[in-house]
Amino acid sequence: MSDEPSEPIASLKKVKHIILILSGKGGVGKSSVTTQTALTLCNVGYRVGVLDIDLTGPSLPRMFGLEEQSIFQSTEGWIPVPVETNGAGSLSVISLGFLLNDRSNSVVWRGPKKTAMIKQFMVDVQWGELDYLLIDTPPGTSDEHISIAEQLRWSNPDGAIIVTTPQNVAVADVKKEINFCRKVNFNIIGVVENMSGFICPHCSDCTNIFSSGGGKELAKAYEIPYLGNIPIDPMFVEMIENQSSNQITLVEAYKKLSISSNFQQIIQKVLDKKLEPRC
Ligand SMILES: Nc1ncnc2c1ncn2[C@@H]1O[C@H](COP(=O)(O)OP(=O)(O)OP(=O)(O)O)[C@@H](O)[C@H]1O
Ligand code: SF4
Repeated sequence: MSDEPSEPIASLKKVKHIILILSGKGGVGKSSVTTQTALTLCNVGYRVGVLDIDLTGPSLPRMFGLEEQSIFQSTEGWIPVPVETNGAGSLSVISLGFLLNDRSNSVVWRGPKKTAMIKQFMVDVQWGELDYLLIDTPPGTSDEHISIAEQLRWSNPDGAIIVTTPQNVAVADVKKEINFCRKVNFNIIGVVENMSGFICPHCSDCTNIFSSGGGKELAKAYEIPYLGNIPIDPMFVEMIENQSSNQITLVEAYKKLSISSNFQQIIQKVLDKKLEPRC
């Protein structure tokens, strides 16, 4: 029997928007962009779910300070792990990282096992009512991408945000990602250029340490929207690493960072598109 659904996925029927986060290359900050998208949407009051399908390198439990948490199994299915938001929207996360006994070990799975895991995430997770479901994917176009495209075929996702860095090599890889989206009929919501300059932790000045503008050029060449750029902010890394000692929630801590204003502008461009709700 085929693993592909032949109708919209039932567990997603109360999810208004589904956005995938893609990148052609590893380490360009896809999980950071997913995390910041979630925190920004949450800050505006939206109900956000985050699904991590980066099965060989699940980093979202660490990003959201949930490393010690596990998924709760109810009679209806898996309940996503909640993030404390202190009333600003809501946020919950599903990742293979929550299911591994030895969390420091990465999984080495063949395609069929990855496909089965992604299908289980699609069918078994009880997201409830969400405004946005963000799906963080592995770099490149791998088994996970093909599986999620098959699973979502009848579920009408809004599309993909593509993350790149200013360097040419990352830009070249992103072209493959754009071609993938076109092949599987994912709408491209836009490109985000991450690591675009460096914010000095002393004076908050932004210096261009690599050439910048690659993301914008790429967007122009491929006639896709450019959503904006995010500099490297060492305070972001510090916020992620020290969240257990923070007295405030991650949503509140993020709002204080200077890159959060870059991100608000990016999200505003996504919201301005007025993507048709799925339900
Ligand atoms: N704008 C930024 N400012 C500061 N640090 C950043 C920024 N973007 C990413 N980072 C840091 O760079 C590292 C890699 O980022 P991240 O894990 O998000 O990349 P990725 O593309 O998801 O990686 P992978 O290919 O492993 O999935 C992380 O330590 C993250 O905290
Ligand atoms: S950006 Fe400003 S504070 Fe930072 S290292 Fe340069 S001169 Fe010093």
